[in-house]
Order: sequence, then C-alpha cells, then structure tokens
Amino acid sequence: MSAPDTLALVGAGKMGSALLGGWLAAGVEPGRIAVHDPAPSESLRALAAEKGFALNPPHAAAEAVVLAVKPQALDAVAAGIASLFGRDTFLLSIIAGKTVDNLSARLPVSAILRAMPNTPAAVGRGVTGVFANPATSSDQRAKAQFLLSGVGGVEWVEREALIDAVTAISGSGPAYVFYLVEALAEAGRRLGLPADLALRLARATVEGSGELLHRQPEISAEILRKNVTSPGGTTQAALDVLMAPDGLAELMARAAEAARKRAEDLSG
Ligand SMILES: NC(=O)c1ccc[n+]([C@@H]2O[C@H](COP(=O)([O-])OP(=O)(O)OC[C@H]3O[C@@H](n4cnc5c(N)ncnc54)[C@H](O)[C@@H]3O)[C@@H](O)[C@H]2O)c1
Ligand code: PRO
Repeated sequence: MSAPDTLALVGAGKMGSALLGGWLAAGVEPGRIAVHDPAPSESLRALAAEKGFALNPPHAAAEAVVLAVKPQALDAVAAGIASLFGRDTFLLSIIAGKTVDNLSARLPVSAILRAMPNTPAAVGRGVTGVFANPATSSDQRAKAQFLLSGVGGVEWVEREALIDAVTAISGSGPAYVFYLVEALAEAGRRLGLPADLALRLARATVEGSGELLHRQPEISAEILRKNVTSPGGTTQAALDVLMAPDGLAELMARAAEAARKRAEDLSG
C-alpha cells in the first residue's frame, strides 16, 4: 500500500487535520502534500512550518484530492477548486450526506470515494467506513485505504447508501458516547454525588470500559456486560430499565435513524 504521489487536502478543520496528522505519522513525505484552507488555525500554520507541507499554495492538479469541508460549504468550495483535478485524479470526500452524484455534478472528476471517519481519528483510534464508485481503479482504492488507515480501522461498504448508515453509527457515534458520560454524571448528581465527583466517575467508567473492549477484542460486549452483572444484583436492576422494550435499544435505533435521515437530507 502506498501514498498518492501528490495529495491535496481541501479543508483542514477538525477532521481534515486529523487525517493530515495520520498521513504525516504514516511517513507520507510532506513535500507531496498541499493543504488548502482559507482560515488555517495557528496549530496548522505551526505544523506546516515544522513539517514542510505547503499551506495554501497555488492550485496544481494532484493525484488525490481529499475534501473535508462542511456540507453547507460544498457549492462555494467546489466553484474554486476545479484546477486541483487532472485527468487521473481521484476524489476522497468525507462530507456527510453529499453523494457521488452531488460531487460529480460539481467537480471535474469521475473516480470518487466517499468515506466517513470519526473524531477518535485525532488519536489514531478512529474507524472509517468507505465506498468507492465503479469509476475508481483498484490502485486508487488501495491508495484511499492507505490514506484512511493512518487514523484507524477501515471498513468498506458495497452500496453507497450504507455510508449514511455508517455516518449514523460510527461517524456520529462518539457524540452519543460523550453524551452517555454527561447523562451518567447527571444521574450521579441526582443520587447525591457532588457534580465534579459524578463527572470524574462517569468519565473514568467510559474510558475504562472502552479500554477493556480495546484490549480484549476476542471478548464480546455482551460477555463484558454479563461480567458486571451479578444475578439479582444492582446492575441487573439498572439493566431491567435500560433493556425494557422502550429502553436504550429502541431509543438508540430512533436516534440513529434520525442521523441517517439527516445525512440523506444533506445530500441536496
Ligand atoms: N467532525 C466529525 O465528527 C466528522 C466526522 C466525519 C466526517 N465529518 C465531515 O467532515 C467535514 C468537515 O467537518 P469538520 O468537523 O472537520 O469541520 P470543521 O469546521 O472543523 O472544518 C472545516 C474546514 O473547512 C474549511 N473551509 C471552509 N471553506 C473552505 C474553502 N473554500 N476551501 C478550503 N477549506 C475551507 C474551514 O476553514 C475549516 O477549517 C464535514 O463535511 C463533516 O460532515 C466530520
Ligand atoms: N459529524 C458530522 C455531522 O454531525 C458527520 C458525522 C459526525 O454531521
């Protein structure tokens, strides 16, 4: 697996910067990378000075263009980046909702991959779902795999519509987990714990539980749950509430469907 010869990143905010960090960590030569962002952060400027990648150079056609701007910015951005595309360029878009048809209607490119990473990418522990349209070559798919694996695991999907489902589960998923920390802390506060202690307990519980999952990939979440749950004990009492027919599984399914639907709505 190898990096594209030349690489243009359009949009270096939270997710674009995380990808860029992954490429640099994976040993991509900074001289091959051009980053385009009209509002670069201080840390991005400092990184460009330290590593030597080009920040907002004149446009030149690249082998790969990675698009990491907000969906609402796509029309304005697309109007200004046509010159990044040459005959053999492929596009890797991480924009939520925007379909291959949306992208090919706005940009002079036919080989298009849609990827959906998540914010743990910033520490190399993300997971990305990716779809490649039929116009991509196996070499381009391998190069996309290389670019995405710099920030964590990569999972391919065969149908484009499944990218919206990936968005609803792992793309948005970190927010659900962080909200779980907030909700658990709030429950602790209601039980009489000082707010700061409740937050420390909730946060450490999610961190530690995530670490157990990470370090013991052969043990299922179900078994890890059962290991906490003494018959007739405290955990079972709580799970009876969470696992009721109108409990967390139902609520999570409704939340994920709302996210999937929103991704569909953003496609226009
Ligand atoms: N944040 C997430 O959890 C996440 C996860 C997966 C995918 N995404 C997708 O990634 C994309 C970026 O999200 P983000 O959270 O990094 O947003 P962000 O706001 O942090 O970054 C967007 C960047 O685009 C830049 N930008 C605006 N106009 C531009 C232009 N004309 N040319 C180049 N750059 C321009 C902005 O200056 C900013 O740095 C979105 O489409 C989102 O759907 C985000
Ligand atoms: N963040 C983006 C959003 O909220 C896409 C997945 C995570 O739209």
